[in-house]
Amino acid sequence: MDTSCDPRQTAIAVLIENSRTRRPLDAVIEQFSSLMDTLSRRDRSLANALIYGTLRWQNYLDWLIQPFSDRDITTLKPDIIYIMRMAMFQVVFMDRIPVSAAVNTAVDAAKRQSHKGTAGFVNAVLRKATEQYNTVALPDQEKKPELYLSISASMPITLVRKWISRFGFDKTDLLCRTINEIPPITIRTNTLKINREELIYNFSNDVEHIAPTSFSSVGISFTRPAKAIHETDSFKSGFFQVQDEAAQLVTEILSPQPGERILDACAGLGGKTGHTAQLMQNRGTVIAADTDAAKLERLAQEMDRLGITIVKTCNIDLLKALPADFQGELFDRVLVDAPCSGLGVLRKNPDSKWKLTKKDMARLAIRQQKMLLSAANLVKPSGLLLYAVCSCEVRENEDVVEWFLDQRRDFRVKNHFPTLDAALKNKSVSDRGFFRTYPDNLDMDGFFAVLFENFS
Ligand SMILES: C[S@@+](CC[C@H](N)C(=O)[O-])C[C@H]1O[C@@H](n2cnc3c(N)ncnc32)[C@H](O)[C@@H]1O
Repeated sequence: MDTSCDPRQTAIAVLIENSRTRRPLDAVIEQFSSLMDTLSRRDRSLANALIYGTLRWQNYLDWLIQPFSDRDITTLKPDIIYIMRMAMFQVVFMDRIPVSAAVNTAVDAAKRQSHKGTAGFVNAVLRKATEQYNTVALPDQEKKPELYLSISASMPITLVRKWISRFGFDKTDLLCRTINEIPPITIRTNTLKINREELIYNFSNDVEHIAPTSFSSVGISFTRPAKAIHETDSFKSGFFQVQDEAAQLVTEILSPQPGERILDACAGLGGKTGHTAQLMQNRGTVIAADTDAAKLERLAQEMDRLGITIVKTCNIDLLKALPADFQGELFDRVLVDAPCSGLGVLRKNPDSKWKLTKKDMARLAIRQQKMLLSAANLVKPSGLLLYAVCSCEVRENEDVVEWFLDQRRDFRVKNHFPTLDAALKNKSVSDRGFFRTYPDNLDMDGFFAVLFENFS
């Protein structure tokens, strides 16, 4: 598809590719980064708004389109259904876009993707749907509360069902609606180079709604940056990393100390690695490990940008025999920021809710248990092990913890959070010492973390 310099065509191309792959949305957008970079700032933000909005509101959009189609629209080819959803999203949610522009772009895209007949079908359905969608009633909230929320808040019904039985209708309603809001951008000040006040001052003319985060002492949030943040001087100078407040709090709970030997066992691109080294004042050793060698290469460049010198990368698979240098000295603290469903970060990755299957959840939970067990072997006597996931699902939280405690009787939960603000502790730490955040009550990502102590 020729998408050159057209934000709508670019958005459609991303949505179509996203529907074909199980990779997360941010990876798909990165695949299209050279195309995105050809767009003006305004067009790039339009393309992003279309991609994220269409994926956030997918169920609701389908509900509005379906009455005007004689075919079950979910059986259409993914490229056609995404073309239609995106047109509908523009009409329902973006008042600056004329209906004719939204429909014409969709029909043109359908012509390019498919044959003439399909474009005719898209044209006929969208013309009626965009004119009459206001007449489509939502499911009855009293009689069918699960279906009502699944449509009105655009969530898979299986998730809504699970959350209503766990939290009740009102919290589920609020949670779903918060998840559909566009989150602010949150960054973490690199205190090795600058303090938070100075960094806020650096940004203040180029962003909107800038404020220090409520609970992390080094976080800053803002909206609508004047340019892509990786193009700012502050970014190039290594003054911050982009990181949600909840993720910042996880490293604060680990509380790494200067001079220690720390393992970040699932380091990824190094969000928590950078924070760990920062809290250690760049003194001691951090081993940043991951199965993905390409991520570790980027992590090493990221540490250079931040001026961090104590991080060594190591390409390992926690589920296999570890290399010889892991057999020697054990670690003071080990962080397992395990791969998970990502259901706590749906504000940023709305596609995950549509991609995740029951089988995935079961597979992930087993992997999390095994990774935690393997990491426990690397913790010194009296050392600490932190398990974290960006998901608040019991299957990936309590169930993993209970299983682990049963396997390793020499570990116990350390229910002690000296680094956390008292008000936050009240809202986020359970009696058993489980830390959990939700977007609806704290305006941050959903995260779960437990600190274990090796008392052997
Ligand atoms: C949630 S992400 C980590 C995010 C990172 N800690 C951060 O703060 O930016 C989980 C990471 O675990 C890695 N991973 C998956 N399976 C692994 C395994 N068996 N051993 C080590 N790392 C693994 C993935 O490549 C991924 O980068």
